[in-house]
Amino acid sequence: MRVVLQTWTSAQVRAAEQPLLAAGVPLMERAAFALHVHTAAALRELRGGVAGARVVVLVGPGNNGGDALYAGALLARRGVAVHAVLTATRAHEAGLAALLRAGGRAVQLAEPVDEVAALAAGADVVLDGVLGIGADGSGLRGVSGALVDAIVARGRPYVVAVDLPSGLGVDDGRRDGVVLDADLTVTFGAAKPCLLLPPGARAAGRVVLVDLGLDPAGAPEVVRLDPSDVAALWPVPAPDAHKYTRGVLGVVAGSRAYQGAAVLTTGAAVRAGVGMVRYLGDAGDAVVAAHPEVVVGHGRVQAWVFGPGVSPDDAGQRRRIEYAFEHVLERGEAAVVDAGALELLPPHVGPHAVLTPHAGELARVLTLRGEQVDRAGVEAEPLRWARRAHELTGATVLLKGPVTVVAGAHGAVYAQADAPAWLSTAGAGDVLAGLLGALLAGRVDDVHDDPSLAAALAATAALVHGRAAHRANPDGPISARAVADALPGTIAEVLAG
Ligand SMILES: NC(=O)C1=CN([C@@H]2O[C@H](COP(=O)(O)OP(=O)(O)OC[C@H]3O[C@@H](n4cnc5c(N)ncnc54)[C@H](O)[C@@H]3O)[C@@H](O)[C@H]2O)[C@@H](O)CC1
Ligand SMILES: [K+]
Repeated sequence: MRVVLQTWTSAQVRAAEQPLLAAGVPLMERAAFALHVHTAAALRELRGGVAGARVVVLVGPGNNGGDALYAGALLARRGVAVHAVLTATRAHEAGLAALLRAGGRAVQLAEPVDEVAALAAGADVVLDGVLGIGADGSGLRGVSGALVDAIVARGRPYVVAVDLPSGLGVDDGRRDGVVLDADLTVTFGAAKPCLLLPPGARAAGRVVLVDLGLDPAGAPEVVRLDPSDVAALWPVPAPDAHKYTRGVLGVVAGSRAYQGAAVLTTGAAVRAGVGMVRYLGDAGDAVVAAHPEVVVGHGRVQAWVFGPGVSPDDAGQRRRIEYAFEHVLERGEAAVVDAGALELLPPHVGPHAVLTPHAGELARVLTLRGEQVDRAGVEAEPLRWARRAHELTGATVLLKGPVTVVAGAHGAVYAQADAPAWLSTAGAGDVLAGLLGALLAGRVDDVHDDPSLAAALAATAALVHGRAAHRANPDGPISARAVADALPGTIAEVLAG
C-alpha cells in the first residue's frame, strides 16, 4: 500500500485526466475495479468472506457515484447483496444499468429516511459515492445530509469513501456541515489535499491511493514529509565542521517568573545539535544550571528564537525582542517567532522568520492585521488562515494543531500528523521552537538561497518533534522535557533511515 505524502488539487487532477480520457483510457473502470478489490478485502477482514455480504452504495449525481455503482456491480457478481441508494435526481446511467444487470437493487432516497438509514446501518460496508472532486465543500445537504445523520445515529457501519469522504472541501480540508466519516478512503489517480489537511483529513480513515497512470502537472499542493525526507534537510555537520560553521542560535525566552520556557527552549536546541546556544534574558542561571553548554549574553548568531515564556508584562524581554526585530531580520538572520513575540512582529518580514502560533495566537496575528477571524475560524480552515498570515506578514507560518500546517514561500504547504495527542502539554511548544531554531541556525544560508526551505525545515521540526514524543512514551503521558531528551535518539534514528 502506498502512503499518501503528496496531494494535488481537483483542478490539477482534472487536467491530468484529460489526455488519458481523450486517448480512451477507461479511468472509471479502473477506479471502480480497484474500489471493488479494496471493498472485498475489507469484507473478508470484517466477516471472513465476500459472498453473502450486504453492501449499501450511496450514490450522488456525478462520476463519483458512477465509480461506486460500477464497483457495486462487480461486488454483486461476487455474490454480495448490493443496494444502491440514489441520493440525487440523477445518477450515472451506465453505472446504474451495470449494477441492475449484475443483480443489484436501487432505491431513490426520499424523506423520511429511516428505512434506508436502517438498511445502511445494518450493512457490512457502506460505499460513500455521494460526492467526489466535484463537491463544493459545503457538506451533504438536504436528504443526503439527513440520511447520513440518521445512519450515524443508528451506529455507523464500516464506511469506504469513494475518492474522498463526500462533502469535504476537496482542496482545503474544510469540513462544513454533514460528512460521513470513513474507515477507508480509496482515492483515484492522485491524492487530494483534504486527505492530508485538518480538519477534514480525520474523516478519511486509512487512505489507499489507486494508480490510474495520471501525471499531474506542477508542484503538489500539500506535502507530508516522512522520515526518509529528513536526511536531505537536516544540517548534518561536515567532517571539518566547527561550532561556528554549524550555527549559533540566540534564544530570547522565559523570564525570572517563567524560567521553564527558557530551560526547555535552550535544552531542545542543544539536543537538536546546534553549534552553540546563546541565551538572553533573566533566566540565565536556571538555563546554565540545566544546560551548562549554553552561553549567556550577546555575540554573533545565525538564527534566533523569540518569545517562548515571554509574558506581555515582561518589559525587559519585550525590549530585547523589539530591538532584535529592528536589526536581526534585516541582517538576514533567521528567527522563530513564538508565543509572546508574535504580537511584537513588525508589519512585514521575510520567509526566514518562522511564526509558530497555535490557532488562538494565529487569530490574534491576523486580527492585528485587520482580518476578522477567531480561534474557531482558524481551526475550521487552518490552511486558508496560515496562507493568509504568510501573505500578510511575509513570514513562513507553522500553525500548531493535531495536524500541523506550514505555509511558506513559493506556495509551499506541508501538513504533518506525527504527534500523539499526548503531546498537547505545557512546554511542548518551547521544545518545538528550540528544535526549529537549531535547524534554521544550521541552514540559514540555504534558506536565503531558497526561501521555501524555511517551510520544509519547519515541517521537519514538526516531524521530529512528534516522533520524539512517540519515542519518549509511545502510548501515554509525555512531559515536554522528555520530548527534548528524546531528540538526539530520534534524530539519529531518522537520519539512519
Ligand atoms: N473524471 C474522470 O475521468 C474520473 C473521475 N472519477 C470520479 O469522478 C469524481 C468526480 O466526478 P464529478 O466531476 O462528476 O463530480 P462529483 O461526482 O463529485 O459530483 C459533483 C456534482 O455534485 C453536485 N454537488 C456539488 N457539491 C454538492 C453538495 N454540497 N451537495 C449536493 N450536491 C453537490 C454538483 O451538481 C456537482 O456537479 C471523482 O471524485 C472520482 O470519484 C474516477 O472515475 C476516475 C476518473
Ligand atoms: K465520496
